[in-house]
Amino acid sequence: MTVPTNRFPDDFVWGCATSAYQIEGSPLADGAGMNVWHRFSHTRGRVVNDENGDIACDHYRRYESDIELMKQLGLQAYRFSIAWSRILPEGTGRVNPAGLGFYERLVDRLLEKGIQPTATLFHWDLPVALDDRGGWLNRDIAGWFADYAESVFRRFDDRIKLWATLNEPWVVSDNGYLHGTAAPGHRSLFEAPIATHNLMRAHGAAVQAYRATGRHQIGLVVNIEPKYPASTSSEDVAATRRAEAQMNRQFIEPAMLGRYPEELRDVFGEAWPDWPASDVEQIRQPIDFIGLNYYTRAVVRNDPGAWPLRAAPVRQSQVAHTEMGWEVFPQGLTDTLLWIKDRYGAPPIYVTENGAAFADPATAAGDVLDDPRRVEYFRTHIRAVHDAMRAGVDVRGYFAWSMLDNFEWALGYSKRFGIIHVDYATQKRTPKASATFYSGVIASNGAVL
Ligand SMILES: N#[N+]C[C@@H]1[C@@H](O)[C@H](O)[C@@H](O)[C@@H]2O[C@H]12
Repeated sequence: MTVPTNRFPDDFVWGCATSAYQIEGSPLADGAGMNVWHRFSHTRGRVVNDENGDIACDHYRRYESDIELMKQLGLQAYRFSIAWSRILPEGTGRVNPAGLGFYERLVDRLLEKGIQPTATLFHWDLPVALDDRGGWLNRDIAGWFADYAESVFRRFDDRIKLWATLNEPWVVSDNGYLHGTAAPGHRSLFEAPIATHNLMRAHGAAVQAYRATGRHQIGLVVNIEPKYPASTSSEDVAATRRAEAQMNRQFIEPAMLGRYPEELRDVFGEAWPDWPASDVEQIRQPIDFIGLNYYTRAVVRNDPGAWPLRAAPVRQSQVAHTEMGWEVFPQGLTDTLLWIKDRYGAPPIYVTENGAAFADPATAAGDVLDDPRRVEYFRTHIRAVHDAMRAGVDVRGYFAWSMLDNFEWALGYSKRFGIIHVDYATQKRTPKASATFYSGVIASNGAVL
């Protein structure tokens, strides 16, 4: 009997992912400007238990020991984000040397330990100074973002070889401007499309800036949640297309094809402008890869009362779900990787985030009971990546979300995604069983699956 080999290509990259505001702490240290998530989380009622990122995982001060843990895990790469307001406290203009200095120390330490640094320029933590000037609603932000990008490209492109402009712009537009559940906390049908468009214009401007000075690779990280109709009824199928366009194609489509999905006018109505063709052409800058963040799928039904999509998820009973209430559905990762390949011209893809939240209580003895479902989540989803690769998808790497338990945005510290447990009272790190499992996957290049 031939054992199906799960081995990945020799140059396949295994890593973990985090983001600045979720793990660093010290958000205002050493001259950093305030970011919108600091202001949002310090606004009562916005975050579970009114928690915030003032300390988080204290990574700003503990990065050296955290990198030691990465080394012990055998990580080959580490995906982090750069906090815009550490580099440019006012968002534009004056550069903060101490902010650059922190990332310099982080990058150099990673390289010393043989771990590839891969950086995301924007992971939701917009400088407040720019939010106060309109933020993603101000067309000037494309230039502001390009200037910020240039300042870090110049400093780090000799050591960082994989860049991403934006992380999950859908979350910023949908949660931050449409529904108000994320910073900056707006709830407007008219603002969300403007934020979408300026996010993508900023992406295009940063890619153009990179092409002028950069020597390596730059891409866009999108969250894609494949949508499956709850029935074959025309209403459910139409609702599924609306939901799929609004989450899964609103950002990748202009970036890769130079057009917005036509369903967005059906979703936003008169709130969806006729964007100038020149804008969309500027957004469509050739990129070197797509970063895919995958967690789950959605089964969708028509729901006329669900604003503004007129679509609602249908919970799949009798199957496993994570602490987020997300169905465990590894087939959706294979389907999504094949969908990107077939629809967008087979671009190189990195799975830039994949992981699961489970409770993982610490015992009185100080052990951590890693829910065995997290190991199974990683096992089945990494196999799903391999299935897609066997079907011809050009996947270059996989980054587990997340290296550490961390600040889960509006859910505060109530959800644990880490393969390393963090005791927030003591900042003690404890590798979970899933860390041991993932370390074995890396060491065997997937053969242990
Ligand atoms: N929720 N959830 C977990 C995870 C979030 O913590 C990341 O910051 C996002 O990039 C993406 O939403 C995924």
